[in-house]
Amino acid sequence: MAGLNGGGTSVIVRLEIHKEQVTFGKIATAIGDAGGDIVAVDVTRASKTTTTRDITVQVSDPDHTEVIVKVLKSIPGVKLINVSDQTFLMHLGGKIEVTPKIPIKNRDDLSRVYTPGVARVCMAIHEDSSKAHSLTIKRNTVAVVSDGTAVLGLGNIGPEAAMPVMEGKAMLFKQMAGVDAFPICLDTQDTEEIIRTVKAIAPAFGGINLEDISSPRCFEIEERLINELDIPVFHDDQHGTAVVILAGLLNAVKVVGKQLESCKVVITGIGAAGIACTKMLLAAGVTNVIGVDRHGAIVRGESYTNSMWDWYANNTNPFELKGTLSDVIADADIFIGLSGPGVLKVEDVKKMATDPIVFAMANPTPEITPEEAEPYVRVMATGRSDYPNQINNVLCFPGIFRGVLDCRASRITQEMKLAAAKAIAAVVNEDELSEYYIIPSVFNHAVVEKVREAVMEAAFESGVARRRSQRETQESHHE
Ligand SMILES: NC(=O)C1=CN([C@@H]2O[C@H](COP(=O)(O)OP(=O)(O)OC[C@H]3O[C@@H](n4cnc5c(N)ncnc54)[C@H](O)[C@@H]3O)[C@@H](O)[C@H]2O)C=CC1
Ligand SMILES: CC(=O)C(=O)O
Ligand SMILES: [Mg+2]
Repeated sequence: MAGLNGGGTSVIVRLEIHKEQVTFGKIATAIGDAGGDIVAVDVTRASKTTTTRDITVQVSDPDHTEVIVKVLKSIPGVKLINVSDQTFLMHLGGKIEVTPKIPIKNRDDLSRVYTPGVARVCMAIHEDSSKAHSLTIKRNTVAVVSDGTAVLGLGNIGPEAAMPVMEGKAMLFKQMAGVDAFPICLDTQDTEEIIRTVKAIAPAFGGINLEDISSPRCFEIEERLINELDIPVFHDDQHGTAVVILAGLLNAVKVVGKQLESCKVVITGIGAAGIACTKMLLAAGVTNVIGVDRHGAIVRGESYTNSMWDWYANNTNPFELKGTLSDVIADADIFIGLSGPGVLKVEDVKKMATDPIVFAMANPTPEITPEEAEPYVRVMATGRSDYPNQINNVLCFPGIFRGVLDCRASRITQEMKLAAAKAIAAVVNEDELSEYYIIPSVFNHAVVEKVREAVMEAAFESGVARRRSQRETQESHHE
């Protein structure tokens, strides 16, 4: 299993070396003494007094890189120009681009894709705006909108810093489900301005994926947009996460031989994901859910500044447990972490009921590491790609949006989310189920197709679908 920093990797350090002050041999020795393994050296520039070299060094983790950088900076005659590891290199210039579907080879093509030919298409849409679905990118595009306020578990890091996550989601949308997604990071944290802006850009899109917008603002933003737009709006940290958690739990309880409805569930982090996950569990018939945030368990009778917590207090914690996570976790069958690093202690896990299920989902660092928890838990899951049982909303959002785009759903109902959860869980056969395999791999191609089918079926039953399927839409694209 990889460590928390993600296994061995290589970094490229670009150094300007003053020939009269230091030799390359001395630098190589310093890197070696710091535990780095030089695997390649390129001279990228040379002058009479200096050479610039890119040195590729095998390191064990990002902390190890820091050690080597410190050593290099301390050598007289060495100027550190840049450090890039494989992760940073994959981000150079961004991760996605726009590619035309048809080439413009001559003036004839030009006059069709652009003016004057395009004008007829514009007027067709002007006369019947529903034609935007068949004659523009709208039918296959999703806006991934963030304000950068709750990026992974990193907090309010701003719109520019949120972009790599949103670009990553756009890649996943395309690779997993063929959906063209655009990362849109807004330089405002004002609820009304976000709503106004998303509504203003909506004409180009068939769906809106809200992402990493902190609670409680995310609830009003989503609700208003759902009601004011005629395309599906889905805050993935709420519902995508809840769908995948439910899928994982449906299978985890089979492994431990318990009934989900009768389990005691403790959730930490009663924000966007924690509240949606709770609602999903209540909809699935679970009654004993206890939510814990920074101040302790949320309980009836307390007054909260967060209006969602008033709702939470009145709809959860039936035995009115008070106190810290350590106080309320005794005899819990299931722990779900949607808060931050290191919140759950080994001592807390030891207090849980027999065969505990622990989903420590905070990214990038979970509430407890599998290494710490595993001796005491029966089923362990995290949100990360480098451990078994990855409970991550990437198992949901590509398929759910593929489904709603294909049946042109106006919204995503609770029935559609439940159907998606059951579809994900069902990808793992009964005879494949085990402690280490409660949820299909993100790379299992069956997931998107199964979720798409289930979501479309539920969309028709919920009365929100406006097309039988994308294929039929394609066949009748002049409608
Ligand atoms: N694995 C997955 O697919 C997903 C994981 N997450 C993770 O869940 C976490 C929360 O995300 P959101 O709900 O979007 O953020 P949010 O900002 O809406 O909510 C976070 C909540 O956790 C609480 N919290 C933070 N530290 C805490 C602590 N030490 N003890 C108790 N409560 C604490 C905050 O007060 C807040 O109420 C993040 O770490 C995120 O990476 C979120 C979505 C999907
Ligand atoms: C996975 C995800 O959406 C998050 O951690 O915020
Ligand atoms: Mg997120």
